[in-house]
Formats: sequence, structure tokens, C-alpha cells
Amino acid sequence: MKILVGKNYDRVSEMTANIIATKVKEKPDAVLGLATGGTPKGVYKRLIAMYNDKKIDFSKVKTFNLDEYYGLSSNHPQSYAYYMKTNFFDYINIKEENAHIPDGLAQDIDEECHRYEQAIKDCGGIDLQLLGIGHNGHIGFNEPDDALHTSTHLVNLHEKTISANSRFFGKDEEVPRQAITMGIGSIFGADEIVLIASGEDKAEIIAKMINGQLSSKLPASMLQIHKSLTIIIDEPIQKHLYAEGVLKEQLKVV
Ligand SMILES: O=P(O)(O)OC[C@H]1O[C@](O)(CO)[C@@H](O)[C@@H]1O
Repeated sequence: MKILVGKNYDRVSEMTANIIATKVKEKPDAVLGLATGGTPKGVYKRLIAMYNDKKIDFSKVKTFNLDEYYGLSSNHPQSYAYYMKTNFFDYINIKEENAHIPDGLAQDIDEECHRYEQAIKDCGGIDLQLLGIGHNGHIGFNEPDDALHTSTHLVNLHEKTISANSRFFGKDEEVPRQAITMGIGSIFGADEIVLIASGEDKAEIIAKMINGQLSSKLPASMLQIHKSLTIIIDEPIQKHLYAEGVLKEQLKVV
């Protein structure tokens, strides 16, 4: 596990975008696993800027999003399909058929989950997976539970997640209660994982994820044993990790 520290959210976003851009330069047909939520928005902005400066070409890139709300159509303003279009895909030259997101309106959930897993396999697996982290340690929508799912599945969202996401919806009641998400195994299959977090409010969960026991009650803790995990945090999180003794020494802030 490698930990990198950026001075602030902008630097975390820039460092992450640089890692993705390097991957795409090395492998123009790279398969990227993508995340939604507030945290990756800065990464997408940076990547769009690089694309506009002709520093990155997405024409052969394939992407798989981690998750989608169950029951929302792709043009619902709070669907993750819509998020990806309006925060990223509409501004770059990715081919529509290469950008994959679970179908939130799928009639046959099992079939949809199977189709999604197969599509990842057919593309040769994920080269680089971008992840955020929920305050309860969820990755994708893999919520803390007695057991974890390996592959793409339908999940009941936790109250904490529903209320965290209610900021994007008009009312709490409008937040979907279920989602289709890649499983821990689908995420783990990625050759390389980059998890990003910014802000003091994520410090506690990052400390637990790095230092805690591997547990299905903290899905992100599983990442400790991934072969290539980079965690990119900002200075406030590093200060907390150092104060708690999770980091024995302060890392260079870049
Ligand atoms: O980046 P945010 O908005 O804090 O979200 C954290 C996590 O929560 C989710 O948005 C889902 O609740 C994930 O996609 C994300 O990784």
C-alpha cells in the first residue's frame, strides 16, 4: 500500500488525474474503473482540461462505473449515468459504447449483474480502478455487512449512505434505497487501485481502513491486501493519521 499526500483537494485531484493520464498514455485502450460522488469531480475536471490541451486521448479507453441507483433511468438527474455524462463523458472523446454503467432500470437484476461482470471480463479486466470512500467505509456501494459479495449485485443502502446522498436529492424520501454495485471481487480484480479522500471528515474512516482489521463491517479494509493500492489523501487527513499514530512519520506533502 502506498500513501501519497496532496496539500489540498485540488492537488489530490491533480495527482490522481496524472496517474490516470499516465496509464492511458502507456495503454491507450486502458480499461478504467470509475467512481461517482463528490470526491472524484475534481479528477474529472482535470482530465477534461488535459483532453482540451490534447494531452490525453480517450478514443480507445473503456470505462466501467462502480454502481448505479436501482430504479433511476440514465437520464434522471441524480443517476450515476447522468452524473458521468455531465461531469465527464460529454466533454471528452470516449465512445458511448465503451462507457459502461449498470442499468438502473434492468427488469432482471440477476441477468444485469451477470451481464456487467461478463462485460468487464470481455474487456480483459480493469487496469486502473478509481475509488472514493463512504463515511461508513463503503466502496462502490458495498456496505458494511456480515458478509461481502464478490461480484456485481443488488444492495440495500444503509441509512447513513442514504442520508449522505440526500444532499443531491430534494428530499430524503427521494433517495433510492437500493443500488446495483460491483462487488468486492470485481473491484479487487483491478490491476491497480487508486482510492482518494479529502477533508477532515474522511480522516477517521481512512485511519480505520489503513489500520483496522480486515472486516466485512468495513469493506474498504479489504483493500489493505490488494497487490497495488495507492491512497491519495490531503494534508488534514495526514495530520489526523499522524496524530493517531497510524502514520509513524509525516509524509512529504506534494
Ligand atoms: O465522495 P463522496 O461524495 O464523499 O462519496 C463517497 C462515496 O459515496 C458514494 O458516492 C456512494 O454513496 C460513492 O460512490 C463514493 O465513493
